[in-house]
Amino acid sequence: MLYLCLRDYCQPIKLYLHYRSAMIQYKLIYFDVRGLGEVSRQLFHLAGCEFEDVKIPRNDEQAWLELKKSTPFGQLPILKILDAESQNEIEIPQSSAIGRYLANQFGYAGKTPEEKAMVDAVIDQFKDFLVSQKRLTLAVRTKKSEEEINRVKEDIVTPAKDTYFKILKKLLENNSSGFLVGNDITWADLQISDNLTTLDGLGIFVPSEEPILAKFHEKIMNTPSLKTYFEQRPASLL
Ligand SMILES: N[C@@H](CCC(=O)N[C@@H](CS)C(=O)NCC(=O)O)C(=O)O
Repeated sequence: MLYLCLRDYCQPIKLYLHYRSAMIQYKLIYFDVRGLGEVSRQLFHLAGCEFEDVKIPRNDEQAWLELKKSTPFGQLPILKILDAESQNEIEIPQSSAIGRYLANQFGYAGKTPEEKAMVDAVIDQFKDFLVSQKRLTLAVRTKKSEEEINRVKEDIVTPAKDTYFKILKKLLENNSSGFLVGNDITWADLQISDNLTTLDGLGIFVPSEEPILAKFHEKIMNTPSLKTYFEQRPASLL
């Protein structure tokens, strides 16, 4: 009886949800690099949700300065969410707020409050590491001498990396699923895997020296709903 009732209600609910999701239009605006916009792009692909992927050319300073004036916090990424029915539009700034919002919408934020807290903790750990990584990417981007780049690596990035990698390896060793938190992929896996791609390019993550992290990275890069996206996206060091 209960089944019959649920069955009668499920179809209209499904149709309504489908109709509502078609009414919601997403636009992600970031620069033409992976950087702080990439996890959100991956979340859309993982969920199979359409979105407009607006990429501002990094070298078009004029275009950016023009846009900057109208952004909520003066930086990118931002996510615009338009309800086509009511014409109501909201804008979310800050990469982690966007990632967390999309992960919650699509079911990749962790299954329980405790998992969600651990997923957030991994994201915070990544953000802590990013402070030191930024000094290296700045040195690379501003074409500092090889000597200067190596000094930044040795003095700042390597000690931070040692702590960060130790934490990640411990999480992976204690979780038989192969993911960082829980039994399924979360946006923390996407964020860390993407960061490993960057660190590989910068010579900080050497897969042959870090088998646990290399296996994890490989697993995420082979996620069926993301594989084609990874193969087709433009190459970008950062
Ligand atoms: N905490 C912010 C940082 C955003 C940020 O640093 N954005 C940079 C690009 S990665 C930016 O907009 N730079 C241009 C500017 O500041 O004018 C976030 O996570 O979204």
